[in-house]
Amino acid sequence: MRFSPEPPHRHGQFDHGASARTGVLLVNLGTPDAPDRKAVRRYLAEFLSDPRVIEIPPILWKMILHGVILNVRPKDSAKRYESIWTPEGSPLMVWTQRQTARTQAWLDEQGHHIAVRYGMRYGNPSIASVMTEMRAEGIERILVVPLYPQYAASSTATAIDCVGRWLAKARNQPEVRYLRHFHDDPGYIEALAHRVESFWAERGRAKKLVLSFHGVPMRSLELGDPYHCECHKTGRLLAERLNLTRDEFEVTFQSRFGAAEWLQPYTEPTLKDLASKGVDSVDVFCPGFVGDCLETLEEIAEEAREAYLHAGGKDYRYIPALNDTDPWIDALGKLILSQVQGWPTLANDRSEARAAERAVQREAALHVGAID
Ligand SMILES: C=CC1=C(C)c2cc3[nH]c(cc4nc(cc5[nH]c(cc1n2)c(C)c5CCC(=O)O)C(CCC(=O)O)=C4C)c(C)c3C=C
Ligand SMILES: [Fe+2]
Ligand SMILES: [Fe+2]
Repeated sequence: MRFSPEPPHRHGQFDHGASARTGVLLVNLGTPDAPDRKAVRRYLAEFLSDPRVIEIPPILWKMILHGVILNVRPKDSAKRYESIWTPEGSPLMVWTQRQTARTQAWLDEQGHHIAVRYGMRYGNPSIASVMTEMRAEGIERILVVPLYPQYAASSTATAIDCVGRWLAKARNQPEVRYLRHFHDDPGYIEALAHRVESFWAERGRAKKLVLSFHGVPMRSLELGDPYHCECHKTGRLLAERLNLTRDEFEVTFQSRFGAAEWLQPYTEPTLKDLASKGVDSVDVFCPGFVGDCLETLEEIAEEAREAYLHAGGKDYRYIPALNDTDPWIDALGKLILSQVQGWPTLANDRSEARAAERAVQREAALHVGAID
């Protein structure tokens, strides 16, 4: 069938009027189902087959991916995942689930009827499966929130593409909005500052604050991806909020993949350089990751620490990501409310909605047999 089957028709449930429900779909990258070679291979095969992530001629890349990378990388990556896996699962999954539950509770407390769900771009639960479930629950207005503060084609755009592909198959499309980025949102910057300040209040301050963002290929900047500028803007706003002078912080880029040049300066060489110049204590924070994951817990909190200490540094402190801290949940809740404006979500909107629903049902009773 060309279009996906629709949920069973009920008069009034899908009238796109005031009775339709509103939902938020938080989207994250996704993570393997288990920290083993097989699951990591399956995850990497999906991730690295995405043309938004690897922009080289597809036939050439398919040969490299299936001939080399998927034979070598899954084993190494599985070891790295194993070192950060928790009894509840992959940290990226655990934090996304907690953020979803806490955002739901925050919106409920404010009296808004908004269903909060999460989906993953790669792996499970897929964006498509969650969109289908949301429709089946009668959710007809969906705000999509990629959990990436800074817009990048390889993270944000690919998530939106995926929503678009689901929509292209739907007969009765829900109303969809999406949040493009929130790199300079005051609530997000405040949540970051709060995280750094509470760490400093407990542990004191190092000589330098290194703000490490996930990298992307340099070519994407040259081709017009705004990611680089958005990372720098986040860094500047956070530093201003913390009253730091220009020499008290650095913005760096981590997680380089492949041989091409990525955004510079790279995190690990910068840390080694700082150590060799006598900057013997550093605080390292990753503002671009709203939840801790492989790239923060293993690459930054472990690997980069070793490199820094090996190069002569003395005190290396990793500041955890926003995770489910109160100021971040507050910021996320407010971002959601600002984006759903005009959609009925309050209790009195709902009673109006219920009245509208009853009217539709009365109307439906008049033409029973015409549709059902
Ligand atoms: C901040 C958002 C991210 C951007 C932009 C991004 C670009 C990007 N990533 C790769 C390759 C890999 N990234 C991997 C892990 C990973 N990446 C992000 C976020 C962004 N990536 C996160 C949150 C994670 C962690 C996932 C987890 O399970 O915890 C990996 C997988 C691990 C590994 O084998 O190293 C790869 C590969 C590219 C090529 C790219 C831009 C072109
Ligand atoms: Fe990545
Ligand atoms: Fe820039």
